[in-house]
Amino acid sequence: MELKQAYSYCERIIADNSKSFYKAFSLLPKEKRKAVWAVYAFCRKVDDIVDEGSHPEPELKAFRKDFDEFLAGSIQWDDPMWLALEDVFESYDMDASAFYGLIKGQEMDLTINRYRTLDELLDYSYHVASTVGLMLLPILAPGRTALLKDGAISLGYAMQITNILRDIGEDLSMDRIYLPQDIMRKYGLAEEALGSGTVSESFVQVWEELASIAEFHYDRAFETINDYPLSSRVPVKGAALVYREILSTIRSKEYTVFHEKHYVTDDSKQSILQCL
Ligand SMILES: CC(C)=CCC/C(C)=C/CC/C(C)=C/COP(=O)(O)OP(=O)(O)O
Repeated sequence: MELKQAYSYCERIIADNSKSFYKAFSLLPKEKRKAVWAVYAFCRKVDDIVDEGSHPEPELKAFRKDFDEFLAGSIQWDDPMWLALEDVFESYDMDASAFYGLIKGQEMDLTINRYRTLDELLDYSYHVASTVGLMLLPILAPGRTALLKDGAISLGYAMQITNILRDIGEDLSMDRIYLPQDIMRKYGLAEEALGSGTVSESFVQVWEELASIAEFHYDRAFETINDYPLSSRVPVKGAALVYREILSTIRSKEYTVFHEKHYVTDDSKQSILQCL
């Protein structure tokens, strides 16, 4: 298979799975855009093993082994994603530990379905989302990764918390509660009450407390935006603003996250990206 086809395969994966990220990162120069598609395809595969795999534990173990072999240059790949990723690793100073971190995060998701404290939730968010920022940094800002690391970690926290606040109902149906128990206790929200799917005052208080933590981390990430090379600033800021907009969309829908999944409309995405 040709490299060009391998990248097109990765492009399909991001285009089919995340319209927001596809749109925002399409503003990057061609070479960087393609590299982001390959990293996204890697992340999607790990995520799908956990969400859709019939035997997620052994499948995740096998995937980690594939990645070991990929790094050693000995993988017998049957998935074009590896070909594109090989080109990315040859072109950029990629951080393999971030890729292993994401695999660890998905392993955590298989064993943990409740979070006692905010710190536990942030640790999980680091592994499943901040690592993605750390994978992308060498592509988005070569040579500036040390300077941008904390902002990228914050953006991962912010996006993951946003994702959690959007998917509360879907997660509950899989017996997963990511809202930290200490914050639920602070506002008197019992697990049974959450499970009843009622948008109560205490539910809104818990939701807003987590939203303000996400907003704090979006702001920290925005503070670093001028340290990115010019060509990456608009795409990174655009991705962050579009994702943050999910919070406003949910507020405008009166926090009805139990039976619906709220998306930012194409028009809003367009107007956010146009203003940048
Ligand atoms: C420096 C930098 C760019 C940092 C950002 C890192 C980043 C993109 C993290 C991903 C976070 C996240 C919750 C993704 C959901 O993806 P999904 O495909 O499930 O999304 P969706 O279903 O919400 O569209």
